[in-house]
Amino acid sequence: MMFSPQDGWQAFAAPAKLNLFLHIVGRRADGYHLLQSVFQLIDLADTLYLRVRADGDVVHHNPLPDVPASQDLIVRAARLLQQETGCTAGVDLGIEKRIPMGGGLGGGSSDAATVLLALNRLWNLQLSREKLMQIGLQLGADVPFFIYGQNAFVEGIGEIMTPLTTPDGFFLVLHPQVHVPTPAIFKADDLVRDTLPITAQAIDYQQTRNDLEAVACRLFPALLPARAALAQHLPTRMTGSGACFFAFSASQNEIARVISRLPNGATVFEAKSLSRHPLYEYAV
Ligand SMILES: C[C@@](CO)(OP(=O)(O)O)[C@H](O)COP(=O)(O)OP(=O)(O)OC[C@H]1O[C@@H](n2ccc(N)nc2=O)[C@H](O)[C@@H]1O
Ligand SMILES: Nc1ncnc2c1ncn2[C@@H]1O[C@H](COP(=O)(O)OP(=O)(O)O)[C@@H](O)[C@H]1O
Repeated sequence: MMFSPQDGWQAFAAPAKLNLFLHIVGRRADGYHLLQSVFQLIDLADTLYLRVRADGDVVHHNPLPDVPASQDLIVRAARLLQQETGCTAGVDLGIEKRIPMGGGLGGGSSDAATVLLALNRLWNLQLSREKLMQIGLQLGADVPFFIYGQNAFVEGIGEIMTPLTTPDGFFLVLHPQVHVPTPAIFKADDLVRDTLPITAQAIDYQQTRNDLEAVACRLFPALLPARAALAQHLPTRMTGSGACFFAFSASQNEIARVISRLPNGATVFEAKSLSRHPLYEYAV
């Protein structure tokens, strides 16, 4: 093990999210889209390794192949937290990546949120959840949700939360190995931007959808066979701006059965719903 406790490393989970639905209800003056979505935490997770340094440096020990250390959200999260608090301690960082990148699963945002939550404790900053969420929003629209730490009806660009109980169960997540760039989806002329707002108290999931899905499938038709393979077995939806699709079942056996029937070579994950972020208690 590269980051062992004997060497002073501590491990922290960074869970993925699914957007059970995602409606675009408007646009801000700066062009960012206003959304309404239910964000669901799942137990598919990256592992972050942290070790406090006295010299103030932030050092990434195993940068991802396609993300330079200085751009990695975990490094940016640690540096931003130093700036915001004047903290003079530093940190060694390592990562074991399991959440597919650019999949609409919020992996990078969750990694950043876990670093903020863990350092709040390791650097003894005593920051409130609200303050950590404000800092997190500077790193990405999905970061505040992970710091909020419970399943939620999310509005604005991702900063307004209403807690929500969602059914416990199992998700099949299918990664179609197609790269879907988020900006292209939000720029598309045919994106529906005027879905009628709903309220957290009256969600009928049958009446919801992911407004980004039709655009993603039109721009990247290679998504369609993956979607169809899963939709043959269970109701299927895209998460975030793609590329992953997911299906839900209360029965783990049913998810296992569907996985066994998907075409060979498909990249699939089975995940369980989480009701709380594993680091929920780390904000004050
Ligand atoms: C749509 C969601 C739902 O979770 O997708 P995923 O990233 O998880 O797939 C997020 O809100 C994605 O937010 P975020 O992760 O910050 O998006 P980025 O990749 O930084 O955004 C790329 C570009 O998309 C556009 N964009 C993004 C978010 C938003 N609410 N409105 C936008 O118009 C902006 O032009 C932005 O410059
Ligand atoms: N720690 C990180 N993990 C994943 N992606 C990161 C990380 N830091 C920066 N990124 C960048 O953020 C992009 C989006 O990542 P990710 O959060 O995995 O997807 P999504 O926003 O679709 O849920 C990646 O393509 C990568 O360039």
